[in-house]
Amino acid sequence: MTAIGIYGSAGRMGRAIAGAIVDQGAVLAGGCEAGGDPLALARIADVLVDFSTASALDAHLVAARTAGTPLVIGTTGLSAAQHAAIDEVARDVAILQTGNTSLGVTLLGMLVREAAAKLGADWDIEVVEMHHRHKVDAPSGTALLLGEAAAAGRGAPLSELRVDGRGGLTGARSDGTIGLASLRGGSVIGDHSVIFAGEGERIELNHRADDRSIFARGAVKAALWLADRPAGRYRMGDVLGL
Ligand SMILES: NC(=O)C1=CN([C@@H]2O[C@H](COP(=O)(O)OP(=O)(O)OC[C@H]3O[C@@H](n4cnc5c(N)ncnc54)[C@H](OP(=O)(O)O)[C@@H]3O)[C@@H](O)[C@H]2O)C=CC1
Ligand SMILES: O=C(O)C1=N[C@H](C(=O)O)C[C@H](O)C1
Repeated sequence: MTAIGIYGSAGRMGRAIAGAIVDQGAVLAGGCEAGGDPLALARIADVLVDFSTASALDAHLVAARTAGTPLVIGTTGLSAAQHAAIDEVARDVAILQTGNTSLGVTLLGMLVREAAAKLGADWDIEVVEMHHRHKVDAPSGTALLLGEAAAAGRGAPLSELRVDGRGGLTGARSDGTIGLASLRGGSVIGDHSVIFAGEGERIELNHRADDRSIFARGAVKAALWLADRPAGRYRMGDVLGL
């Protein structure tokens, strides 16, 4: 049986993943929190999942590479430098990084890409997300994933098109941009909408998470899939065959 190690094991997602590991016929190799030994966990696990915090990721990448243990990264709020570090470590070990491990969001990303490509640049695109009051990063990893999908449909990187959280005298909307807006409150697990606004009509593609189990199941599925893959950087679409 595959032994899965969890970075961030005592958190909301860490606890949900521990339950999903048992449900999906794997075993828990162990967990690691702040102050723990990431390398010791990496050495005893067949595969690792990271749902901790962005500032912890660098040490987890080093541990995964040193031990040669594949790593699923679900933690969000990553910097450009951290994405570059993931590319670098993925030369030596299998890594899957995604802002959302659910089947629904993985499929939604594909639909958004196709809609953005088909509708053309005269349709304005806005991504809106809402999460619980404890979330520490914005926009959410999922909003970025969906924004990247929309940008890819338009044949450009998101970094060239994104406009974050408008305020004040913004002037009129610039053609071809992709807006990102974040709301925080209460216990919302994760709501995402991608709005395509044209002249006289509007399309909205939505995803609502009712329960963290959708992320936990996806994370374990990704871990089991990744455990014996060769080095490289993978996506949820690879796992789900989408
Ligand atoms: N990709 C996906 O599908 C999903 C991604 N996420 C992302 O997962 C991450 C965790 O979310 P959530 O579980 O809600 O957050 P929590 O704050 O509940 O859990 C994070 C856990 O990581 C711990 N932690 C902090 N520093 C370290 C460290 N150096 N090493 C190991 N563990 C550490 C925290 O401990 P302490 O509390 O003591 O700081 C906490 O127990 C977030 O980035 C979130 O956006 C969430 C849901 C789905
Ligand atoms: O922090 C969360 O809770 C979530 N984070 C992920 C994100 O940033 O998109 C995924 C999910 O929406 C829940």
